[in-house]
Parts: sequence; C-alpha cells; structure tokens
Amino acid sequence: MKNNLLIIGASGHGKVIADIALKMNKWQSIAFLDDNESLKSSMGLDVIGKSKDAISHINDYDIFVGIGNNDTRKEVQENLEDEGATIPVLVHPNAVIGEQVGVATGSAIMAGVVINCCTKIGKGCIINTGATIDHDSVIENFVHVSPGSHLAGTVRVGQGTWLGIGSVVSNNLKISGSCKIGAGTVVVRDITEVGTYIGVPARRI
Ligand SMILES: CC(=O)SCCNC(=O)CCNC(=O)[C@H](O)C(C)(C)COP(=O)(O)OP(=O)(O)OC[C@H]1O[C@@H](n2cnc3c(N)ncnc32)[C@H](O)[C@@H]1OP(=O)(O)O
Repeated sequence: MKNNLLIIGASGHGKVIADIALKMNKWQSIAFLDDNESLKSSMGLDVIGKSKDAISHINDYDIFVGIGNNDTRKEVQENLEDEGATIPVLVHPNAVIGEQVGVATGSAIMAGVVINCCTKIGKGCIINTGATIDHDSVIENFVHVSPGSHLAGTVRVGQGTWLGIGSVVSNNLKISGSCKIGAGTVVVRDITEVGTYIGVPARRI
C-alpha cells in the first residue's frame, strides 16, 4: 500500500469511489485522472492528468479504476496490473462483510452493502449502494451489481455481467458472463446465453 491514491475517472462513479476512499481514511492524499481536459477538480480533489498518465504514477500512488462500464474498467485495470500497479480494494465503512468473504483487487463495496459469509467477489467488481449478496455466492471479475439488487444464496454471476438497479436473483442460480440484466428484473432460472434480460420473470430481448 502507498500513501497516496489515484482514481481514474472523476465523473459520477469516480466521485462515489473517492467518497469511499476518503471515509476509509487510509491515504494521505487522493487525486483523480480524467480525460476531460476542462475538469480541474472533482469532489474538492485535484485532477492531475489523463488516464494515459497512470503508469507514470505507479511508484507513488495506489491506483483504482473509477469507471462504471465493465468492459472499459477491465481493460484499464488489466493494463495497470500488467504494469505492476498497486490496486486496492475499497470498502465503505458502512458495508457489512461476512466471515470468509473474499474481495479481489480493484473491487468497490459501497455504502449499505451486505455480503454474507463464504461469498467470493472477483477483481474489478462494483457492488453498488445497498445491494445484498447472500452466502456462498461467486461474483466473477468485472461484474457490476447495481444499487438495491438482491442476490440470494449460492448464486454465480459470470465475468462482466451487469445486474441493473433493483434486480433480484433467486438462490442456487447461475448467470452467464457478459449479460445485461435490466432494472427491476427478477431472475428465477439459470441464464446460460449471453444477452439482455428484462422483466418478471426475466426474459431475453
Ligand atoms: C449508481 C447508478 O446509477 S448504477 C446504474 C443503474 N442503472 C441501471 O440499472 C440501468 C439498467 N438498464 C436497463 O434496465 C436497460 O433498460 C436495459 C440494459 C435492460 C436495456 O437497455 P436497451 O438495450 O437500451 O433497451 P431499450 O431501452 O431500447 O428498451 C427496449 C425495450 O425494453 C423495455 N425495457 C428496457 N428496460 C427494461 C426494464 N428494466 N424492465 C422492463 N422493460 C424494460 C423498454 O421499455 C423497451 O420496450 P419497447 O420496445 O416496448 O419500447
């Protein structure tokens, strides 16, 4: 761990990431990189360069990818990993994390989240505000579980899938990678084909 934190992405999602990092009180300074040249500060924190500048800071800063899009976050994080960057895990102090829960690098656990025991969260995941993930689940890399989503026990979500706000997944189900699960969708059967799913119960569109 380094004394300073650099967050790539200073817009909506990046600001929430910065908020968590500030509340964790672990870093002496926090700054952003962002490709919007007109943005000089965000959340009262300086924007000190563009995303391409990240590599030049890896000796002085922990680096976190504050980008909401799963594919972009994956590309940027994997590039940082290749270059040897130190990528932290961010957990809001008001998240509840059960025993034997694993959270891999680059994942953010936001306010009000509950992750119950023996669940594994892969790298680069977003477990967004007020989501719950119950026991023995596996969330693969670069998944986004949106605010207020609820996953029952022993659920597996494949790499890069986006679960929309307020979605619900019944217990013992598997969801393929690279899917979009719409806002308010209720998943009651395994989803084995890549696609976009909406409705109650979930159907592919
Ligand atoms: C902190 C944060 O902000 S985190 C971000 C949280 N945001 C979300 O969770 C958004 C989730 N996204 C959605 O639900 C999107 O609507 C998606 C991904 C499911 C679909 O998006 P698109 O592919 O652009 O589909 P589009 O908007 O064209 O809708 C296609 C049809 O599905 C319907 N539809 C879209 N989403 C939903 C939904 N969640 N539930 C029911 N019907 C839906 C539309 O009304 C439309 O119906 P129509 O053809 O009869 O007019």
